[in-house]
Amino acid sequence: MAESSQMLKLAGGMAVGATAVMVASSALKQSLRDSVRCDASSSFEYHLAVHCPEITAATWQLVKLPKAASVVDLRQATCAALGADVDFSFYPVERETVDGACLKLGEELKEIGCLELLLATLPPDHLRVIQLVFAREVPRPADVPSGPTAFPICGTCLPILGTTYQSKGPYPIPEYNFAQNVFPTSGKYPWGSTVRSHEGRKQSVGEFGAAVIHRDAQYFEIMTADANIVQEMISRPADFPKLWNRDVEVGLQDFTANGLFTSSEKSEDWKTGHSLLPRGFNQIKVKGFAPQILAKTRAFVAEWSKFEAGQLVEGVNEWLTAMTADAVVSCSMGMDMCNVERLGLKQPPHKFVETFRFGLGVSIGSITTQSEYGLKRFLPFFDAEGQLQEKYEATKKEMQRQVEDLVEATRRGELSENSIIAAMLNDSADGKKVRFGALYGHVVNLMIAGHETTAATLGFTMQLLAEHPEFEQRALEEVRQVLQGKSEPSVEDVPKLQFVEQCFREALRLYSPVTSITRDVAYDTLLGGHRVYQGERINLVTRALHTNPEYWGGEFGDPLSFNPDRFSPEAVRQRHPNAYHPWGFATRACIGSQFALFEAKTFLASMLIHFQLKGVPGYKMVANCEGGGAAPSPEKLAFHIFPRPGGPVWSDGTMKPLCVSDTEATEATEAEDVIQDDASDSS
Ligand code: HEM
Repeated sequence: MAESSQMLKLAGGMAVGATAVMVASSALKQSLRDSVRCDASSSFEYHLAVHCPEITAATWQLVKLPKAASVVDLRQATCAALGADVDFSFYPVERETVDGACLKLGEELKEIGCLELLLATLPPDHLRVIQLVFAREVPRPADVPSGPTAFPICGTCLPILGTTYQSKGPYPIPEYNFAQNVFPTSGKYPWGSTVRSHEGRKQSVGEFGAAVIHRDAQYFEIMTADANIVQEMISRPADFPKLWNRDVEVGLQDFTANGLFTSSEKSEDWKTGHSLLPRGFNQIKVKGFAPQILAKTRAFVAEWSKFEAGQLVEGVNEWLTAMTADAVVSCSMGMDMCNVERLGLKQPPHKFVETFRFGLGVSIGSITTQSEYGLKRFLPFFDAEGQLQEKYEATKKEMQRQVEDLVEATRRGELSENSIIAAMLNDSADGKKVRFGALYGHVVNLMIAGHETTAATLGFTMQLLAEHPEFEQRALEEVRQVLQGKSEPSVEDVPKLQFVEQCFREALRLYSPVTSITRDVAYDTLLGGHRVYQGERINLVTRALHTNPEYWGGEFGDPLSFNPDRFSPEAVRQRHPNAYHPWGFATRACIGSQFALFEAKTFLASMLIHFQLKGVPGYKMVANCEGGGAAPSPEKLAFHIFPRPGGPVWSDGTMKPLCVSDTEATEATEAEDVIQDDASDSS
């Protein structure tokens, strides 16, 4: 009997239990009739054509039953015919539609005897054939449970009050507060590990064309701390793409354009960029960047070696972002900006960084008329908004000009050929090249994604090690053992720094610079057994996932405590594979993770061996986006710096400049020359 039935897709792809509609062709019905006629002498009273849409391999089968049979007998005969031992509900196919193809299901069959009634209503040639389909009774899936409800005000609930408070609390970062309020590390989550939360305002949802967006999508986000939800999103990428379609994202694109990080995966620019750029950051390529990374680390150590022993070094974040910006631009764009050296000389950063920071600041809203003009903004005839906008437009143009200069210099062979810009100019994937107009977006995106993130995590790691001397000592011992008397790691040494990496990963767990990783619902469907609606946003709160007691408690104690042993290979093996996602996941995962790890380990090893950093007494580390940065970093980070006893720069308690070898001395002089040149350019 040929299979010609099919479950119609309902409600955006879900077949919903008893409301199933069967499509059965007239050929099928004819063959059922024929088979019954052939069997006319049978002593059986009922000939039932059965089919289970849930068993995809099952075709229509004929089941014969005596008149005295019960539903239990029917079930057994059906299981035997379909070769499946499952509990079914039975629905007689009740009637055809006008075109004769669609058959609707009748009331669920509770006893065989009620078939008599059905037989009586059927035309004579159907007398001995009853078609049955089975559908399991699936309870209608519920929506994702709501998080904490709104504060009741005079018997009403005002969503605006009822929702933003979930993100309020002791931390300056809303996601940290959300994690603490909704996914507390002590005990069971009061509303479950995935909740629907009101955003506090309407967010228009783009990119779905004429489709009808569920009203919830504009007001609610699904917040999760559940590794199984992440697992499901990874396994169904087409259902949960990353779209860049909210007001604030579209606003940001005004400056960042369609770069890899800030674009929708439906865009052609993302697709081409995605097939080309990650190649430039794979493990092998990253090793090729080792000389540049080491040069920037060396410059940093050299600058810090100029401090007096015990001196308080303030503005550590600024130092770290200078170093990481230099490293990522040097490796991906072939230009050394010498920001570390500039900082040492107390000079402003390279103009590329200044332009970038201002443009990004305005587009993410951290630079405003208030921060720019203070009280002056209230002066009559002083058009603060207009002034800021004008400055921003000029900055955008300047940024575009600088990127164009970099591209042209690369084209002329004046900058490194081993750069991402060179790869974007020369390489193609599936015959496609990066569109010329998209180069700008990719370059700016590498800056956004590639320097503050690493700098912030380095700052957290350094402070956490200063607070935990036992782990600092273990990291130092490892570095000494791996380096074997050298003062900086070679490219072969870096992978051996296992414990140093564990320290960095642990800091990244507690203080992920990307505080939420989002995906969008492509159409109404189920996630984790709950209904989610087209256009709705799923928001993985990294802080909450990374401190979920289900994955991070146990032998390591409080999930909020710093313990790099959580990342021993043994501990990692035993943990849920999706309990840790600081780099994002699936196709939208970070392309620079290997780069960041290599850079972080090189830097931390060099710092550990040269210096002992002591935290400022009474300092309480707080993550904040101070200075308008996009990634949370440790607020007002400062250290008292000492030469590491027994380390390479130790000399009677006073630090000596590190420029000891000829190469280093030459590099330092070259850097000063570059800074001088730039200074005369801009004057
Ligand atoms: C500690 C350092 C870093 C962290 C924690 C980090 C984290 C992340 C995360 C979570 C995402 C995914 C965001 C999302 O799904 O919405 C991402 C994407 C990305 N990262 Fe990183 N990142 C780091 C360093 C870097 C570096 C050094 C580079 C470049 C050299 C880089 C380049 C990118 C790019 C281009 C994307 C976008 C990928 C895409 O969407 O196709 N990141 N990063």
